[in-house]
Amino acid sequence: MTSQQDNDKKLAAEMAVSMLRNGMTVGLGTGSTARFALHAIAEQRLEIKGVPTSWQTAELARSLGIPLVDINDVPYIDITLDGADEFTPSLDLIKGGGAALLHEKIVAVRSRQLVIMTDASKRVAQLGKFRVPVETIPFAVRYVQDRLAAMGASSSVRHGVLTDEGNAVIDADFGLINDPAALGAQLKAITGVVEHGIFAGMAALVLMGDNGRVERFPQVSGG
Ligand SMILES: O=C[C@H](O)[C@H](O)[C@H](O)COP(=O)(O)O
Repeated sequence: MTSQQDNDKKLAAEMAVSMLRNGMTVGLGTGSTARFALHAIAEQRLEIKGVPTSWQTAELARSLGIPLVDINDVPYIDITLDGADEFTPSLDLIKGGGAALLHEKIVAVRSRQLVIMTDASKRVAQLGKFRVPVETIPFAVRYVQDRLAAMGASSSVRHGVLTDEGNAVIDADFGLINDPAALGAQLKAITGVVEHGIFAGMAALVLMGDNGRVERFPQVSGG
């Protein structure tokens, strides 16, 4: 990780935080980029209520004095700010490098707007360089790996990692993914799979820091 990369993540996070308004319920993502957003929220003393996507994020929010609310106590989330492991300019994502994919996806589907913050290393023309995290009930790990192999993917279990729900994470290599939504549906249909890290068509906006400036996706012509 270069300091330029960190700087770009911070810039993207600060631009995302500029979209927040007092009174909003805000989904708080997980990972190094989301951390910059939490710090910016605290520094600007924004009066928001946060819905954390992991215990790490909840801990950080508490330590920064950001009030939290239980996802089951709110009817919806106004906006969620989160990172990604890969994104395409058509806004498909792979997430879950930090094993937070399940709670991140639940927070995302509960949100009116999902805003992704990244640096330029996350941008790809087609998803698949980053292996797809597949959150799996521990009892089903061997079966799920066999199903993944039948789908043509090599895979490995992330050792020593359990998700916030006590599940295992299998990282699956499908090579370049032609149809992320279709692959996601296939994965979801495997018994024992709880969730996968493909977020197809869920993001409203990606803010990508790149050498000191922020690029927006979808790109607006003439803007
Ligand atoms: O499970 C982790 C999340 O999906 C993260 O948002 C993702 O891994 C990106 O993290 P970072 O901002 O540290 O690259």
